[in-house]
Amino acid sequence: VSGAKKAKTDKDDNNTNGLATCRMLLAELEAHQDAWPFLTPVNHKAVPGYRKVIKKPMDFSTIREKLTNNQYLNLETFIVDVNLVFENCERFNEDDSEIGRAGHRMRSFFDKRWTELLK
Ligand SMILES: Cn1cc(C(=O)NCCCNC(=O)c2ccc(F)cc2)ccc1=O
Repeated sequence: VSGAKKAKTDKDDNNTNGLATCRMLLAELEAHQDAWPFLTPVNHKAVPGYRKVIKKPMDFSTIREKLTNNQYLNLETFIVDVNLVFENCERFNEDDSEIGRAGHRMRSFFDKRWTELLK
């Protein structure tokens, strides 16, 4: 029957909601040589002021956990969390610092990759 809505299932479109793209992008972020500051949550006991300044901490291992627990609705909600990692980094670190520079390099890598994948 024309117009009958086919139920969307994973087998039809294996990238339903872009989650396969999220998995691919996260794997590339985790493997990047400049990922080291972002692989684990910032230890606020070891980093003075972090807990006060950064209201919504985020890191790649937390994103990995959320992806595994199916907490991302789609690519957009995933990109919001990845960008939060970079926004926190820019807020807390001088641009001209090891971690600040790593954050800028990771952000431009991510921007390039997801725009390539979405084309
Ligand atoms: C994003 N951010 C990170 C830090 C920070 O000090 N982060 C810990 C760095 C130490 N962690 C490592 O060196 C490491 C971790 C995992 C790994 F597989 C290899 C190395 C401080 C401020 C900030 O804004």
